[in-house]
Order: sequence, then C-alpha cells, then structure tokens
Amino acid sequence: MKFSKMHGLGNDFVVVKESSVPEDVFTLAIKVCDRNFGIGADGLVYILPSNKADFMMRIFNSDGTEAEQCGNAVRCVAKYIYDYKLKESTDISIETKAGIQHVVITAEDNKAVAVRVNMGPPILNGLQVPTVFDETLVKEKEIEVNGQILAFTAVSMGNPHAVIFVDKVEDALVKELGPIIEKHSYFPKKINVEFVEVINSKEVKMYVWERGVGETLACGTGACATGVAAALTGRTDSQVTVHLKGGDLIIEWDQDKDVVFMTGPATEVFTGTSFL
Ligand SMILES: N[C@@H](CCC[C@H](N)C(=O)O)C(=O)O
Repeated sequence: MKFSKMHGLGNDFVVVKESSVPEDVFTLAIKVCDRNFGIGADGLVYILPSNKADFMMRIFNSDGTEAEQCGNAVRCVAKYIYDYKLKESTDISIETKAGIQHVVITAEDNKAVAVRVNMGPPILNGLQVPTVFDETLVKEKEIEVNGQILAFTAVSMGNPHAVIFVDKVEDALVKELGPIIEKHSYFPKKINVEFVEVINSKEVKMYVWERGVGETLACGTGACATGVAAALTGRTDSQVTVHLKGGDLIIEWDQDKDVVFMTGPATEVFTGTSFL
C-alpha cells in the first residue's frame, strides 16, 4: 500500500488513494495507526472516486471505527489532490459521509499552503447530533462526571461534539474527563469532547478528546463546533481564532447562510510503502 503521511496541525493521518476501501479496512486502520507496530497516526484516510464531487474521502479512527467527517483530513485530502495534480484547480469538492465539502486552496510554488473549507451547517437539534435530548438546542446542559457538574453544548458538524467551557483548560481535564464523557449515556454514538477557555471575543483555546482516538493535537470539526457554541452562548463573535495544541484555525460561522468556514494549513511529511 503506497501512502502519504500528512497532518493538519499535528492531527496526523495515513492517506491513501485507491479505487475502493478493502474489506478489512477496520482492522487495517488499527494496525496502520499503531504508533509502535504500524506507521502511526490518528486516522487512516482514503481518497476515492466520487460521482457527486471531485473525490470522496473516508476516514477511519485509530480504533478502527469510521467517522462521518474530519476537518483536518479534508484539508489534507485537498492538499493531496492539488499537489499531486489530481485536479488542476484551486477549487475542489470532496464528498464525505456528512455531505459535500467545497474547498479553496491558497498555493505557493504550486503547493497548497492553506485550505479554506465550507464545512456546511452546524446541526444543533439534540436528537440529530445525536444526544438523548429531544430539544431544538442542547445548550449549557448539565452533565455529571466523576462527581463534577459541567455544562456542555452539543453541536454536530456531521460528527458529534460536546463543547465544554472552562475557566482554564488543563491536560488533566482532557485525560481524566474526556474518555468518560466520550462514552456517557447521553451520547448514543459516543462523542468528541472539546474543553474550551475563552481568551476574548475573537480568540479561544481548545483541548480535545476525540471519539475513537483519544487526545489529539487538533480537531477541525471540534474547532468548528467550538466556534458555533461560543457564538451561540454569547461568548465570542461569529469569527474566532481557535488556538489548539498543534496550532491555530480560523473559524467563521456565517449565520445568514448558516454555514461554517474553517481555514488552516495541511502538511505532507513523507511518502512510503506499507507491508501491513
Ligand atoms: N480530527 C478530526 C475528527 C476525526 C473524527 C472523530 N474522531 C470522530 O470520530 O468523529 C477533525 O479534524 O475534525
């Protein structure tokens, strides 16, 4: 299997271009993503043919589960398509399980350096996120974890997120509470968990615990969900810079069109051949 190792702000992927995914893709993802016995990554990403968009992307988490969407992987896939000239245009469409994403590349020396993605509308309905709550908006809902009461806002960007605002983001919060919230009975498909500290109306700091992966250095859809939750709860403007452990993303929630734009980098680190 020929692959490219890529990352979006340290959220790293093994990216392969194939005509279809193999039957054993779920176990393959676990093996490939293993940081000791495999290549090592947060996810395995396939670039596939599409009859609705320029290409299709499928993303498998390091535990072998498939996610509907991945913001950092969409940027990496767009860079791969542009840099390897699979489409000679800076405008690219990518089909995902959560819909079609339209992408605009900024290039330097014929290589994509920044990618702006229309991530589509945020889904706020409780049952659609999904959560167990039949409410149009699950905002600042209390959740008890390890004897602590926290408040989360549920947002789906195609995949589910629980955004929790805290006074100060700390590693212990993510590592101790992240895995418990991910599997909490409120969330029938499990959930990605963002812990967010508001710096001012234009900037937030976010640590993330990802469903099916664990802590990652960045999460594109998590940053989008955070931008939406922060604006929705009156904490920030509709455009924010989200500071993640791996770097920054710019998130704009265009409330008139009800779509979220994410802008950030994508990086190719090396290519190789896997014998797994
Ligand atoms: N890192 C991603 C999200 C990947 C999928 C997630 N773990 C899930 O299961 O929903 C991003 O950049 O959005």
